[in-house]
Amino acid sequence: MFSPQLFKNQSVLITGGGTGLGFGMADRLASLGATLHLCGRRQEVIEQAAHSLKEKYPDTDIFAHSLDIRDADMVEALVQKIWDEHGGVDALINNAAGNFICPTEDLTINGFKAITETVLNGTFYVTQAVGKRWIESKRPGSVLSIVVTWVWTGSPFVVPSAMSKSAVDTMTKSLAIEWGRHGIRFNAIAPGVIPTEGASARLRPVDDNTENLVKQNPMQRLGQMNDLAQLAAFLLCPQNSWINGQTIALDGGDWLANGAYFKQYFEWSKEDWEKAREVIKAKTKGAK
Ligand SMILES: CCCCCCC/C=C/C(=O)SCCNC(=O)CCNC(=O)[C@H](O)C(C)(C)COP(=O)(O)OP(=O)(O)OC[C@H]1O[C@@H](n2cnc3c(N)ncnc32)[C@H](O)[C@@H]1OP(=O)(O)O
Ligand SMILES: NC(=O)C1=CN([C@@H]2O[C@H](COP(=O)(O)OP(=O)(O)OC[C@H]3O[C@@H](n4cnc5c(N)ncnc54)[C@H](OP(=O)(O)O)[C@@H]3O)[C@@H](O)[C@H]2O)C=CC1
Repeated sequence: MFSPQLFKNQSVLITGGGTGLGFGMADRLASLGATLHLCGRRQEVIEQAAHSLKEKYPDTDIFAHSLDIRDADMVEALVQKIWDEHGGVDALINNAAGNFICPTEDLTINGFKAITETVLNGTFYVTQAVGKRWIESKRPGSVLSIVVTWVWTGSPFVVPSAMSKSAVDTMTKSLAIEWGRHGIRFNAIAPGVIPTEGASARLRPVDDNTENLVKQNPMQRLGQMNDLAQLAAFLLCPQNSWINGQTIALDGGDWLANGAYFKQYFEWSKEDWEKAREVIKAKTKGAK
């Protein structure tokens, strides 16, 4: 579908690029010759991800950076370093996120902030830090944000994520208009379920519900890494410079057919939620 060196001389910053979907997109872009900057909070995870891609694609430059996108000063310092030491980037993928299922009435303020400060604030900090440098240097750029189909449906039990992803969707449309004149494009992909360890542990902690999800999907399957990686490469490649301000659903038509996810959790008792909370926290701790 793509020529093998499509991204040669293109450099891409991927937040949360060390795991799951971020890593899947990194792999695809590296296979097409892109230079990559991967970032995430866990130094060893991000370094291991960069190392494994470097082994697979020895001719490609891949850099790992430890970064908490919730810290605006840290974001500014890292983006400056990438500009000083590597000449900046041509594209940004806003992929990093935090999430967990929880009845909204039981969320603590810290729980709310853990999600919104990552998905909403963090995405803005990185986008602004990169975008203002593109504008200053009159360099074109492309931003791809990973949202989710609940920007259209809303979603029970993940309200801070749903609110924040809608904000990122709105940022995509707004900056597509405001920064288009600088040659900067904004698009987003809204996937449905694509199984990853990070999402499954926090959103489907006790039963992965795969059978039902497959059965209900118009295409009778779940999303796969390659579905996302291919669309990401398509939207980012400079040849598609006329696509701006779009959010594309990538779910086999699931949300059209079925609407919001997580309706099965209406059946849960207090005890079920307590158990889920324990499982999620244990899995999150195990990953740290
Ligand atoms: C089935 C269909 C799905 C399709 C759509 C899927 C869409 C996917 C969206 C996604 O975003 S998936 C990405 C999932 N990946 C991650 O979340 C990775 C990063 N996540 C984390 O690091 C943690 O999970 C975190 C909690 C988000 C942040 O970690 P941090 O170390 O900053 O926070 P903590 O100090 O551990 O906790 C902060 C605060 O949050 C409360 N909390 C944590 N877990 C729960 C829970 N399960 N239930 C209720 N509250 C929780 C925790 O108690 C803290 O609050 P306080 O106790 O201090 O008040
Ligand atoms: N999997 C799915 O079904 C779907 C996922 N999505 C979206 O896809 C994206 C990737 O999710 P997925 O791969 O499933 O899950 P992961 O948990 O694997 O990915 C989340 C990534 O974000 C990083 N991250 C989290 N918080 C921060 C932070 N404060 N600063 C920097 N990096 C951070 C994590 O690394 P670290 O912990 O080391 O910081 C991790 O690499 C998310 O935006 C998610 O909302 C959308 C729809 C469906």
